[in-house]
Amino acid sequence: MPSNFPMKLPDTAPMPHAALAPPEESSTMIEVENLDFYYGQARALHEINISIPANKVTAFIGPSGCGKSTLLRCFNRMNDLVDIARIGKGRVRIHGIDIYDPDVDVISLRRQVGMVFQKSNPFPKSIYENITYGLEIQGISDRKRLDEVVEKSLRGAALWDEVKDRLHTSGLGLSGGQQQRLCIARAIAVEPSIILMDEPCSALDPIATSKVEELIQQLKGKYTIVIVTHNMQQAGRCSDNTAFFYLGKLIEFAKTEKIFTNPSQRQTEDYITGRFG
Ligand SMILES: Nc1ncnc2c1ncn2[C@@H]1O[C@H](COP(=O)(O)OP(=O)(O)OP(=O)(O)O)[C@@H](O)[C@H]1O
Repeated sequence: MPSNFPMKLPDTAPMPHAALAPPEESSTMIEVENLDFYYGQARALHEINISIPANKVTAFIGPSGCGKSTLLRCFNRMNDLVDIARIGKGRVRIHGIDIYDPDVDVISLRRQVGMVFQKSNPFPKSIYENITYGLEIQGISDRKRLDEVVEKSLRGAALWDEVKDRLHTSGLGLSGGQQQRLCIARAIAVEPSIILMDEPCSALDPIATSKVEELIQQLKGKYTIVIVTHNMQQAGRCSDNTAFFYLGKLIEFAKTEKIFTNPSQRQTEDYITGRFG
C-alpha cells in the first residue's frame, strides 16, 4: 500500500471481485464493494456494489434522498467533512487502492478526484488565479508554466475564447454558465483522473446547460466522469452508463441506452417513465 495516494493513476485496473458492472467493460476506475454508509444511525447506502469504468461518463439517477450524492462524495472522501457520517462496512477502491486506508493522503486523493458542484463556486479571485490556485498550492510558481496551464485548462473547458481578453478580471463577473465552466477548468488544471459532478447544470439555463453537456462529451475519454443528475434527458444525452438508485440501494446499472429503453428492473422502469420520483 503506498503511503500517499498516487499522483497519477494508471489507465486500467483489475477487477478483483464481481461487482455490478455493465457488460463489455474491461477497465475499472472506481470500484465499490459492499458499501454501507450511515449518517448517525440512519443508513443512507445499503450494500452498494458497482464498478465504474475508466474514461466514460457514468450517470447516477434516482429520486431525491436515494443516496446519489452520498455515494459520489465517498469517491473523494468529501463525507469525511460531515461529523456524523461514517462507512459501516465495505470498500471504495480507485485503481485498486482502498481510498479509506489510513495511509492514503486525502489531499492527493482530492487532486486526483476533482469535483464540480451544483452551484458554481469560483473563488473571489481573477479568472487566471482561479485556475492557478491548485497549482500554486503544489508549489508551482513558474509564470510560463502557469500561463500554459491556464490556457490549456480554459480551452479544455471550452471557455478560452470567451475569457482570453479578461483573464485578470474577477471570476465572479462571469455568467452562471461561464462560472460553471470556470469551475470545470479549475478542476482539470491539476490533471485529475476523475471528475465528479453533482448536478452541475441544475442552476443553468438551457443554453449554458447544453454547453456544459457538450463539454462533458469532450472531456470523456480523457477523464472518468461521474455525474449526478435529476434530468433524465441529460443522463440520456451525456452518459455511457447509468446507475439507478432507490432508497439507498443500487437497483440497476447498465448501458444508458438499455436503462432508458429496456430496463431490467420494474422500479427503474417506473422511475424513468415518471410513475414516481
Ligand atoms: N449531512 C447529512 N446529515 C444527515 N443526513 C444526511 C446528510 N446528507 C444527506 N443525508 C441523508 O442521506 C440520505 C441520502 O441523501 P443524498 O443527498 O445522498 O441523496 P440524493 O439522492 O443525492 O438526493 P438529492 O437528489 O435530493 O440531492 C437522505 O436521507 C438525506 O437526508
